[in-house]
Amino acid sequence: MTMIRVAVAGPRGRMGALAVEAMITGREFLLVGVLDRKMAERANTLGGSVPIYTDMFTLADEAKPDVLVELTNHESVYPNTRDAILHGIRPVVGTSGLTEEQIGKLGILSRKHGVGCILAPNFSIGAALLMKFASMAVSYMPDAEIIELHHDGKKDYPSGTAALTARMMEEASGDSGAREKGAGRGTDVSGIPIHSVRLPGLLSHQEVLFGGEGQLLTLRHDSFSRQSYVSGMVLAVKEVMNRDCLINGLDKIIG
Ligand SMILES: NC(=O)C1=CN([C@@H]2O[C@H](COP(=O)(O)OP(=O)(O)OC[C@H]3O[C@@H](n4cnc5c(N)ncnc54)[C@H](OP(=O)(O)O)[C@@H]3O)[C@@H](O)[C@H]2O)C=CC1
Ligand SMILES: O=C(O)C1=N[C@H](C(=O)O)C[C@H](O)C1
Repeated sequence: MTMIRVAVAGPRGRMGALAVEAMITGREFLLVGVLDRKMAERANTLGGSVPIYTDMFTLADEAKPDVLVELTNHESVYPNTRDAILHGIRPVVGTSGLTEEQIGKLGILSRKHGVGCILAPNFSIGAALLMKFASMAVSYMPDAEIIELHHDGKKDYPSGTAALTARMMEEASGDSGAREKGAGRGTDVSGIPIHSVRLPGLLSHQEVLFGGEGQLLTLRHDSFSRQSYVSGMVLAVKEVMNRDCLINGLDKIIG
């Protein structure tokens, strides 16, 4: 069996640590390095068993990963993903916060270099299904708003999951005009207001509410544990090896 050579960016983080563990324990994967910008704190992270790099050039040159699992933050994700593609490394991006413009640029770069790239702001199957169901519902009930609720350690808003849900809903309905009523409340993505809650005790939760004459449809997904992300992440790392362009959303690879 040919093993997939994987590197993880952001290995000290909540998600990065989970990715490191999944890539070490997965029989199909070989963790060949991690990308960490703080050398001083690295030794305790991986017990010195996996090489730690502070720049993409050296990582690419020495560790030669096939795939980079990107789990940093909204500021680092674009340069890391772009540089990975430029080095011929296929990114699997779990990090949220990429702008539409950045996603467009990455799509062009990915296609130009024939380097697959999967953006999955949420690796859980339940969230992917929620996005699909929301895209189906919006054609029938166009008045919709999103509430995303997360732990208080989450730095960015709106969540990547909520932003992708809104974009997929707009794509499915082909019209954001009907939703102008929501303007000024929450963060507007594709004409859909997104309300962001950050509180201790929460992990990751999302509701999409559709209002109609005398009725309300609520679609809700809850992640109660970060384990909910592992199988989707593993799937994306395998799947990106078969791709030569950018895929935006786990829902596009689960069939
Ligand atoms: N796709 C999914 O299913 C999920 C996605 N996420 C997303 O993943 C991202 C990470 O979340 P989480 O793990 O909770 O966040 P954390 O803050 O726990 O971890 C982020 C880590 O990235 C590091 N980091 C930042 N910039 C760089 C860089 N340039 N190079 C290397 N490391 C860097 C930070 O270290 P430092 O700043 O100290 O250098 C920190 O250790 C977020 O965008 C979150 O929204 C979260 C959960 C699920
Ligand atoms: O920061 C988090 O925790 C999460 N971030 C992702 C997002 O922004 O959607 C995925 C999940 O919601 C957890």
